[in-house]
Amino acid sequence: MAFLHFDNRFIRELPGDPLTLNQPRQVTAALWSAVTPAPVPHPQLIASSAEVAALLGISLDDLQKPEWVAALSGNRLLTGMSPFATCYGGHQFGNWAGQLGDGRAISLGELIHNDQRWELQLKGAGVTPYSRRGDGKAVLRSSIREFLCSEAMFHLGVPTTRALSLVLTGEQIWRDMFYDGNPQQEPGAIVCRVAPSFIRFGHFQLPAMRGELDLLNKLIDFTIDRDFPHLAAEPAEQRRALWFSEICITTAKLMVEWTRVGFVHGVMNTDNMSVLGLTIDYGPYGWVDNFDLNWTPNTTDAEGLRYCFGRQPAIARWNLQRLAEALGTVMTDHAILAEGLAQFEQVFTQGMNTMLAAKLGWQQWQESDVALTERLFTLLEQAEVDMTLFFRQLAELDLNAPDPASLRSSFYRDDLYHQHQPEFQQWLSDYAQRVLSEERLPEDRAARMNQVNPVYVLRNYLAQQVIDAAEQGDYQPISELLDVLRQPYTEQAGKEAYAQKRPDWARHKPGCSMLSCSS
Ligand SMILES: Nc1ncnc2c1ncn2[C@@H]1O[C@H](COP(=O)(O)OP(=O)(O)OP(=O)(O)O)[C@@H](O)[C@H]1O
Ligand SMILES: [Mg+2]
Repeated sequence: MAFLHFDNRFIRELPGDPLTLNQPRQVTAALWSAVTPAPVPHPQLIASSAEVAALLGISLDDLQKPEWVAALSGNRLLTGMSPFATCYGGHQFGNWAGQLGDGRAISLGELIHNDQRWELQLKGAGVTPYSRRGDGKAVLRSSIREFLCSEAMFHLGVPTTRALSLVLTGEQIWRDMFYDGNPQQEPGAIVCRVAPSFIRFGHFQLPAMRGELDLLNKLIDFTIDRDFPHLAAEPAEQRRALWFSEICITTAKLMVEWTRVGFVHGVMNTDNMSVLGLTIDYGPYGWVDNFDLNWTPNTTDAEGLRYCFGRQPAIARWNLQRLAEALGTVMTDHAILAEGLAQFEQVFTQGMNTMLAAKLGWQQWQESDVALTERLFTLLEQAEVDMTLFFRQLAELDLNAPDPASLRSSFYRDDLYHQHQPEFQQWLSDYAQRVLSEERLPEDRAARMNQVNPVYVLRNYLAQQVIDAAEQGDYQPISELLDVLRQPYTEQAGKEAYAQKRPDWARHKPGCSMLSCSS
């Protein structure tokens, strides 16, 4: 097995919890607690990501060896690993929730490979002082979803935490999937997540709320030093301002990217917001099938729609505001924080325009495009059109004879197709005119559009089919699906089944359109 170089800065440089008592409690004046992952009876590696293993300098052969499988399931520590759970708080559904923390995430350490730092974190490896009433575990269905979506997002080009491995623990755990008093036993599993940093907005919020300002200052300096090393050269008085601006900018870019691919996170609480602008915590997320800005996959949010597709950017901004308030307890020049927030607006608006122009095959965004795209969104929503299929088919539109019939297979309902056909005809004509006004060759347009409009996304029902197979003991479909998702922008021969709109049976099926936080 290759030598592993761990350099565990988080626990070396930041104050830790003096108690070792591993039971749910408030942890104050500390940012982490040393913990030991719970042993599991029969660890079995059922999927892994070759790309992430390569990032870490681990061969796939090594990963399958008993030492690594044991490490990825929490059964043993490899040399240099020093497990810990971190302390953070957060606003959940708009309300301050106090201490949350890594209730079922245990970091193993920070691995250095090719001068890059990668934290390895097990999700579902047992209780920590932050587990509150939970068991610290994760079930197979939610772990498959986390594993696949992390890697799918990466291949789509969306900033995200990664997933190295998916291990079945051999344990059965109780879950009440729909909170309806019908708990069932489900197979337990653990994903090993990988990211340069797992620091969240909530890590700063908690010490700020508690008035632990010394701790907050330490965390800010540490985060800048470790995770934003390019800011080291900046004059000390500007460093924090630039840092906050950067968080606002990367978060704005992330929102543009989620919109581009039709991803709905589902639980954008401040504890699920990465300071690096990565997508983090793949819980009750979902992918938009029929375009609908009001859609949320999360049943817990079905009434309030706080975290629905169209509201994500506004929520990101709201979350940044909460972060600014926390930082404002020690960064007393509040104008600087306001400037950062203003950057969010600017970068988001500009990013959306550029992204939409690219999706629609336009070279430049024009003021008049606002009305044209808004008309499109309304139509897609009213006529229930599949977002992913629509943009791929639009790339093939005959600009000299635009015809809604050429897009027909992206519609879910015949009646709505017929009802909206005249408006689509009009919109497509206006669109064609708009494209032709740029004098760009149609072939070039299609190729460019296809670089930003995926063919394959992790449709909710595709993930559910793989889960159903895995729960029957067949794990091969996980890797098969991941293989297709590795090249999401390229049509792959024989893989048509992965590029279909949601079948009727999946419209209201649990797991396919309705997801709870139970995981
Ligand atoms: N089964 C569980 N046992 C213990 N704590 C849990 C469990 N499920 C969730 N939590 C904790 O509840 C809080 C909110 O949960 P949330 O669903 O956002 O996170 P998560 O899915 O567990 O993990 P993460 O954000 O690390 O991906 C977090 O503090 C989390 O650690
Ligand atoms: Mg979370």
